[in-house]
Amino acid sequence: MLCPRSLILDRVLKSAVSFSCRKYSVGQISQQGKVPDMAEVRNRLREIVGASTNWQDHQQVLVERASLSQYLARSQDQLPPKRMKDSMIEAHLPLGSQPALREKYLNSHNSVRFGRILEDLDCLGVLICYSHTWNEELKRSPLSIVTALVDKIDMRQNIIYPDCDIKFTGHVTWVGKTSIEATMHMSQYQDGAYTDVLDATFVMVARDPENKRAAFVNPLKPEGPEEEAIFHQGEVNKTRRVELSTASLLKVAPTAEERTLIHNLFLNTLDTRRVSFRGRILLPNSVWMEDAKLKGLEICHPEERNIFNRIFGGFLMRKAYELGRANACVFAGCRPTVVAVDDILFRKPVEIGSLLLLSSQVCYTEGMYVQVRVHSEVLDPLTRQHNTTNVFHFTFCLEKDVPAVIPQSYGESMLYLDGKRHFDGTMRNHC
Ligand SMILES: CCCCCC(=O)SCCNC(=O)CCNC(=O)[C@H](O)C(C)(C)COP(=O)(O)OP(=O)(O)OC[C@H]1O[C@@H](n2cnc3c(N)ncnc32)[C@H](O)[C@@H]1OP(=O)(O)O
Repeated sequence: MLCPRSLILDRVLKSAVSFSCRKYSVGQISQQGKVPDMAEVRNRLREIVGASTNWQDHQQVLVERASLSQYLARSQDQLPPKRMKDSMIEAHLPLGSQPALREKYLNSHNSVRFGRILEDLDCLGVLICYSHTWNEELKRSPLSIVTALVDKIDMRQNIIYPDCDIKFTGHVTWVGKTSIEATMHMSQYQDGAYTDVLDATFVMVARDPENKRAAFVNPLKPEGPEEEAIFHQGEVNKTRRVELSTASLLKVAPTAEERTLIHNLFLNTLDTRRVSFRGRILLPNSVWMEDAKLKGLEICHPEERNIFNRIFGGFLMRKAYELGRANACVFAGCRPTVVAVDDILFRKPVEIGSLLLLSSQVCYTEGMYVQVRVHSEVLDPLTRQHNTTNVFHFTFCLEKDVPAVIPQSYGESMLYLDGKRHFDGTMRNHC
């Protein structure tokens, strides 16, 4: 069932589609009269920033881009306000009409690799932000727009067919001083009509051409009550994100109710034959959190670079998703389907050549659902220093009830509670 915001968004996006068909030129982002496919979206992004097509040239391109700093606005007031329509985009992934594309998107269950969809959403989200900030007088954008956060992705349909065309639509829904919220919608052509598949909300941040400091973006001017409501929801999202971050278990103690829950889990697993706080036994149909982990290593080759010569955020999401899904599958012994993705935070860019350590943990389960957290960090092989770059949260639904996952240490208990908070938030959204 669509939530009220999705309904409003759906209506605006539908009007966006008719807008894009009527006059398909979004700030010269797309060719007149033609709906781009995902390959064209990527090419257009490269053109907008003048990205190198050859890794050997990337230093030269960096120097060229640095000279664009002169075109940055000194304040947001210098930039003309833009309408939601200015960033509205429709793009196609023609899996049905171009069979050659399917191989890249296919998984072994004859469904679509969701990690590939995450990559496409990331590219489209960035293109939407470039459409919003487009200055017709410049050949290249002086802004480096990076993904800061995936606020949420809600699945409306669990199966994505590998042989039916996919349509993405989206536009800017909220703007701060240097950050932009882009909301996207994906649907798939089945039985003569497009059916909703997912809604996604990303937050992008504009940086200077060298990606060193924040840069101002055009204000957004909502038109009419529907757009006002969408913009207001963007404000609400921002406030919620700040509140969530303030209440993070890394900063403050759990609530009284959460403490009771953890203590009950502890009491339930105490070995009553021993008068000891250390004697723990596992209840039937339960797994220690320690045994619900799966890890991986990625070597970050230039092939995975983005238009700013750092590792592409979509690639990081795909790798984290695939590891998290594999972990849910091993844990439950059956096939998981993704229900929601939320609160993916891109804390630091990942440099080309990095050793990226990915660590996934089943941190909470309920009925047929599994909540997985994937933590990624860069390891400097020379200093052996670890730096967290991302944290990902995925909710999966399994084909049967799954075992309970039980924390032993205090740190694991906090992971458990954090997982429960994410799971509860996801379920609230789906009701
Ligand atoms: C192919 C094309 C795709 C390319 C896309 C990519 O691959 S990008 C690659 C993946 N992503 C990355 O590598 C990004 C890694 N992360 C970073 O570099 C940094 O964390 C960051 C630039 C996002 C944010 O850095 P800082 O926190 O220092 O930024 P700063 O404090 O100046 O804030 C800048 C703006 O970002 C907002 N901001 C910062 N963190 C935020 C968060 N978690 N959620 C929401 N908004 C956030 C602030 O409110 C502010 O907006 P206001 O000014 O409006 O209040």
